[in-house]
Amino acid sequence: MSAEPLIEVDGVEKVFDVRRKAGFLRRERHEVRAVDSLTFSVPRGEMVGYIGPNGAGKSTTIKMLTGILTPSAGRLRVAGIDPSRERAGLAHRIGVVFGQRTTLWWDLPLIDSYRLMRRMYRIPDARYARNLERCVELLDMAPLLEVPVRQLSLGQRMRGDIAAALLHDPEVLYLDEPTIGLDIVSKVKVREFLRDLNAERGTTVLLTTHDLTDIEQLCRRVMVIDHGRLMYDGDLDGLHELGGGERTLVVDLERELAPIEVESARVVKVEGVRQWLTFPAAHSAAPLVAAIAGRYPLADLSVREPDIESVIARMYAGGASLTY
Ligand SMILES: Nc1ncnc2c1ncn2[C@@H]1O[C@H](COP(=O)(O)OP(=O)(O)OP(=O)(O)O)[C@@H](O)[C@H]1O
Repeated sequence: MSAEPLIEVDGVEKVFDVRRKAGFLRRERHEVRAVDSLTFSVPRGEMVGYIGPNGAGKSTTIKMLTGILTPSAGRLRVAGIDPSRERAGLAHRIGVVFGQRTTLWWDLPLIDSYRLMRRMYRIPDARYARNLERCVELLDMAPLLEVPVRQLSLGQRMRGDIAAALLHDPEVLYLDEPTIGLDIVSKVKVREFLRDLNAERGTTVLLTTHDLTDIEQLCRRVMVIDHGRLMYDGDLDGLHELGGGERTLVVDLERELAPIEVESARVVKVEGVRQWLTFPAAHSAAPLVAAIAGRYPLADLSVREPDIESVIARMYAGGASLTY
């Protein structure tokens, strides 16, 4: 993977001027700092998760990266292009999927939307045919092409939207909640497709989602934004540590015994021969297991990771600091 940054965000801010009712006739102006001192870069070929609570600034960031919004301050580049200055030029290099909205023509059969896009983006015939064939095959869309978009299920429509975003071979794909509302089978299909797209074609992906399984299954790197500021940029393991999570060691003893007493872990539950001990997520389980095995009749054990949802919830609540 090359280290060339495809997305560069340097000290970017977005301030909205909002007027609020402050009396019978009076309106008060105030500023909403939706994005604040945001700095990150994404190398070509990376698939990065971009997460944060509601109103954190995720959509505002994506809108600046597509050129829909102009930053109030700072510098943005996508494939070397300043998005708000060369929005039309950039459109040929990026693909965007908004899970909550469709870019497809509601009353037309799916294939007609694709034909219109081929014209809009001036996609050469061979490239269009190749990309369409690939999406139709990998996303199981053959039976859907003649169906009007309004008759498609949410999962079918989402697959249709993903294909639409890829017909012109974009270098970067922004995905905003691509699995929202989908059943588990559709989610698995969409995730598999995105993983292959990234691995085989090297498409750079910025993924915004509230479904943390998307992140766990697709992204090695995750960025967390809150109140417009980057709170974390790193791998998932680091996020677990930052969240101050605990792991759980589940121990089966050969017979029922009093709660195990061992340093650096504490028993939180006992059920028959089974005992649950929690210990800091950042610590290795090996010395703990050795200490228990040396003093107790151990029959079996397993280690459970904290689920990422609780890690993130703890992080949001604690206002963790920025790390790189
Ligand atoms: N056009 C606008 N005018 C005024 N305020 C806005 C505008 N767009 C966004 N905001 C405000 O900026 C902040 C960030 O919003 P944004 O939509 O980027 O958050 P988000 O992380 O995408 O949230 P969600 O997960 O709910 O979609 C919020 O306080 C929002 O109310």
